Amino acid sequence: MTPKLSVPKEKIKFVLLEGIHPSAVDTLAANGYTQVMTHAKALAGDELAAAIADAHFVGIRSRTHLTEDVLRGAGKLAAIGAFCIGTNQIDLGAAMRRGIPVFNAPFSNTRSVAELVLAEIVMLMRGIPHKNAVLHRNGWVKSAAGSHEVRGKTLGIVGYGHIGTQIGVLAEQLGMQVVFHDVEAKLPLGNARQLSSLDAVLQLADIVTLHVPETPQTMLMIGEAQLARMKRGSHLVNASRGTVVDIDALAAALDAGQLAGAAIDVFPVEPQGNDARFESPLVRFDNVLLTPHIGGSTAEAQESIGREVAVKLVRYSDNGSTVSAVNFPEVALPEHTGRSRLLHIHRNVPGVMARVNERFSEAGINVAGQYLRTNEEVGYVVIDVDSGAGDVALEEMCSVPGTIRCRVLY
Ligand SMILES: NC(=O)C1=CN([C@@H]2O[C@H](COP(=O)(O)OP(=O)(O)OC[C@H]3O[C@@H](n4cnc5c(N)ncnc54)[C@H](O)[C@@H]3O)[C@@H](O)[C@H]2O)C=CC1
Ligand SMILES: O=C(O)CCC(=O)C(=O)O
Repeated sequence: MTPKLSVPKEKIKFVLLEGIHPSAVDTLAANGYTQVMTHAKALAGDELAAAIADAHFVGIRSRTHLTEDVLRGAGKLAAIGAFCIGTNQIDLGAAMRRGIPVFNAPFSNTRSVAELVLAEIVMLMRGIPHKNAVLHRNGWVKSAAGSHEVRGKTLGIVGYGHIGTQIGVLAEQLGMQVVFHDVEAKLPLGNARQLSSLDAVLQLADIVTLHVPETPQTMLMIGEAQLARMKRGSHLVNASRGTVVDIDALAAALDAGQLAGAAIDVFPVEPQGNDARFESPLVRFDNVLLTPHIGGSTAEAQESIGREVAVKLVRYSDNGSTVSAVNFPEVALPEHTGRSRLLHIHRNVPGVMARVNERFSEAGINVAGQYLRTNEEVGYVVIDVDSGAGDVALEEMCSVPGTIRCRVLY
């Protein structure tokens, strides 16, 4: 049966996992959404399925995996909020085909990641992780060996997007030369230079920092061969996704002295919460700065992300707007005061819109406004009708073959 999601506001259930900032709950409450369940940790398996079984909106960060199977069990789900930048933890295609838009916060934690990486660059170039570890064991290593100013050194940025460009600008303020690799042609900021290949960046840089999304193309993009191409004694920073680096190859490169150090914030497998145990082949290296995926974890970023993504969910729920959805046709909408608004998500096959309009015409429903956007697989149409006609129009619209999901906003 086609799910209809015409639920009174006070019954709409939000489930927020992974300790999403309270600014999200406050924003939802300020907009009349008070059914908000919060969990401090990521959930998986049966716990996740039970938590979201009757949720209309789910909010996660990077560690909750919303696979096709998980989505299948959440039949009432209208939209997903990724309270972070990365959306690789969500099966975006499966969500789209089920009529579920996904919203994220594409730049609220950008600066936090950039600041951390900049600090790590300085720490690595001075050999601080190793010195710090020795002193914690009552040792003393006052030495300039292997310790360098960053001024005049070359920083290689892989993935010159929001975070990569911010780091490039900040690094130049410290006197670094910036080179980068990106699959797209990018406007270089300051004196940065785009090189012709990943290898060219690896060969030239004193320190390489990774800022690509997790995709099939970036999976293990830094492995044994790439590490071997880096300058002997150079450093690697990874605050992108754990799957981008072959962690065993990195451990081997550190053992061999090919790399002088690394700063790693993200791991192929990360603990579900703060009470779980962290395991990694990197824990034995004093010269590796390990952080628990906190690149974006600052008070400023989390507060801002909480508000930003909650506002997007509220806007979709109240008004139907899908502006900035990462997996869905984007429709920007005016207010619908005095009208009922129907939201119809359908498979993008010929004839669906013709049938919707036919049904409305046969039922004598006057259409006051219609907004349609499609992508290759789904169509999203928003139709405003006279306020008395909402329920009849919903019945007509939901029974059109090809309908994935429909809803009325009164
Ligand atoms: N450690 C943490 O807490 C955080 C980690 N992240 C991670 O950082 C990633 C990057 O974030 P943004 O800079 O905001 O993303 P962005 O989308 O602005 O930039 C990514 C860049 O990578 C490029 N790219 C994609 N595939 C590539 C490939 N195969 N080779 C080279 N370049 C490629 C893109 O063209 C783009 O310019 C996110 O996807 C997320 O996984 C983001 C925020 C916090
Ligand atoms: O804060 C988080 O949980 C994840 C941050 C992150 O990796 C992202 O924004 O993509």
